[in-house]
Amino acid sequence: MQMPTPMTPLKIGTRGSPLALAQANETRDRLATAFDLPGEAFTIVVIKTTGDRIIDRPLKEIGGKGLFTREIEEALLSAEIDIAVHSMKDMPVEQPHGLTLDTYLPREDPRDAFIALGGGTLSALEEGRTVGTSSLRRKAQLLYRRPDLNVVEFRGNVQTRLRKLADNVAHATFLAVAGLNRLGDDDVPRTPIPEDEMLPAVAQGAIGIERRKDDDRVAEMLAAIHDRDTGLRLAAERAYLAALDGSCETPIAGLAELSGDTLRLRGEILRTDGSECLADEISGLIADGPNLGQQLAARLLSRTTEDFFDWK
Ligand SMILES: NCc1[nH]cc(CCC(=O)O)c1CC(=O)O
Repeated sequence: MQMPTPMTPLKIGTRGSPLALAQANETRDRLATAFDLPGEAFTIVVIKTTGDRIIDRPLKEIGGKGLFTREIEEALLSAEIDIAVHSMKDMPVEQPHGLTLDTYLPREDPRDAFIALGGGTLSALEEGRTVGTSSLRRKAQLLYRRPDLNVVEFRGNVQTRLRKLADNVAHATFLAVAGLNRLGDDDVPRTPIPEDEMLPAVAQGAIGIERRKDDDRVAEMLAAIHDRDTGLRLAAERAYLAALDGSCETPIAGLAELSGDTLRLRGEILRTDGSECLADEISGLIADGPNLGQQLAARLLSRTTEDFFDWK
């Protein structure tokens, strides 16, 4: 295998947000350790995506799949970069022709966290409070369980959100525990929410690495840092998502867990306004993960009425 050297560094593409950079650095460090390479054997290339450029409008208005990935995938295809590091939660289930996404780093805590300046928990949140989120899934889950809450649109990074809380725009907000952990934001007051109270997004907490399909050198390198368990869990979760034809911005939740040789997959689909939630789970052999994902999706879909996915 031909190793990257300080003369021909491996180019790692990423978005420029603090979380994206932390994920790219983790990938570089794992590769450097696996192959005993110096830091100079890698270059981190920051790429601005449409989603980064448009910051003043709700995500659902801009719409479209690949909002945070298109420009990065173009850079991969044109060989400006050699690998791209992504939050798997934001990745469409299919990749453009010529690219493949089958390397995963060990998954972080997949749960959502309740964030309020004074601490506290979601279940103890007083009636009628205002909470901020830009995620359709979290909004639907909140309104389903707590119709008394007032949900307002909340975008931006961790610091922006904390400032909004300080300015009393909302009493609480929600962020993935994984992101906070990876950022090392230990002083952000957060309480993890149990999965049965708020089931996470498919692939939440997992980092995936995309590459050109025909790049054998990179394929071999990535194989050394792939986490098998994360791959097996995501295979089930993403098959479930694919069968539901969803993306990050639809009210779909799903989480696979492994125990012995068994995989347990929980799933939930909701009406956008939180008026209905269909939930189910399935267990089976780990190797049948993708099949279990399809079965769970089919079961949930069979319970929907025609207007279930309509916007309200
Ligand atoms: N959609 C934005 C996004 N994509 C990945 C993460 C967090 C980390 C992860 O799930 O890996 C976040 C922010 C959040 O939901 O708090």
